[in-house]
Amino acid sequence: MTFVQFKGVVKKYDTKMSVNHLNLEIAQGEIFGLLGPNGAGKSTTIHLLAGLLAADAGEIMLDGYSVARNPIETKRRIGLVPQELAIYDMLSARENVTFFGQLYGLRGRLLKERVEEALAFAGLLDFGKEKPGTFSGGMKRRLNIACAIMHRPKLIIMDEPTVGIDPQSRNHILESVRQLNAMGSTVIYTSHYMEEVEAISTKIGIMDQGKLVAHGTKEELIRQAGLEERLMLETNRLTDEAIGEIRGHARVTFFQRREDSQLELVLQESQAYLQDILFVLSKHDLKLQKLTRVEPDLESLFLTLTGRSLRDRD
Ligand SMILES: Nc1ncnc2c1ncn2[C@@H]1O[C@H](COP(=O)(O)OP(=O)(O)OP(=O)(O)O)[C@@H](O)[C@H]1O
Repeated sequence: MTFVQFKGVVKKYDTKMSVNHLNLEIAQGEIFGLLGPNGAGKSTTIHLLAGLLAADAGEIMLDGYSVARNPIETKRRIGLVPQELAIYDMLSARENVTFFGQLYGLRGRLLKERVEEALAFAGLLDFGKEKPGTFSGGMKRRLNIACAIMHRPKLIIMDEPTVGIDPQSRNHILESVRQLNAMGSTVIYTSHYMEEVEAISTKIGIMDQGKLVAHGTKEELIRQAGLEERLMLETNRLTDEAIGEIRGHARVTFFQRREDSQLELVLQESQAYLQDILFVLSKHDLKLQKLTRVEPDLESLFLTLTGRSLRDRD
């Protein structure tokens, strides 16, 4: 079932299109990773969905409601974990979560239960009385998450939740995303870290310059782009004759000399034809020192789709 739908959505700042006729569908129950370099339009997209910005054109639907026409219904369904921390330093961790619960209309015993549940979920139960000013960056972010999820929203949106935090908190946050999803929430997660998106997403959307340039599971995306496994061969040395023979092999569709004694190849049906390459090496008295298979990843996909690296501006 389609849970989130963007139909021809446009958002401009002056003349610049931050979101450029975006069409996107997300099914209920997904962990949807929205991946793209800095400035691709990810934050603008999720701010539009959360109703924090108004679109210049197009329509956004959430759970059958229009974000523009039914803002109360749509906002109730969303827990937004923004990129900038939205917590109050003068309140304790517990008071912060309570405050957000009150904003969502929770009262009395239910409010108390949900506050404790959210603190426990964020691994902050022992720090409930403390003010976030003393917290590490990772703890502050976990508190931010506790505040956003305490009303058990159907849709949780996290904007770059792991930027600049320690590995332990990072793992905690990634594990929280999985748990929240297992408990029934659909999750939209923006990041420019492809490893993270690969690791936790059930579906991935790749954004560039305000547009969705690809959409699917990791495997679908890699297949669509026609990306293939590469072989890295490291030898003790190389000769021009050997290079000529390898490059000229009928099944070698990509060839690059990496360093003096390193070759990168795409070899079709490599199981059957690798022996030909090894034979060329031994014929020229060259020794193979290392052979690595490199699986295609989202980084190579992004490069293929846009001609640029995801990490250009990291
Ligand atoms: N308030 C604003 N005023 C003017 N331009 C803006 C504003 N907010 C965003 N933009 C521009 O819109 C484009 C998309 O920005 P956005 O923040 O959505 O990208 P992003 O993919 O989330 O990147 P980041 O990870 O850096 O936040 C960028 O070129 C940005 O400079």
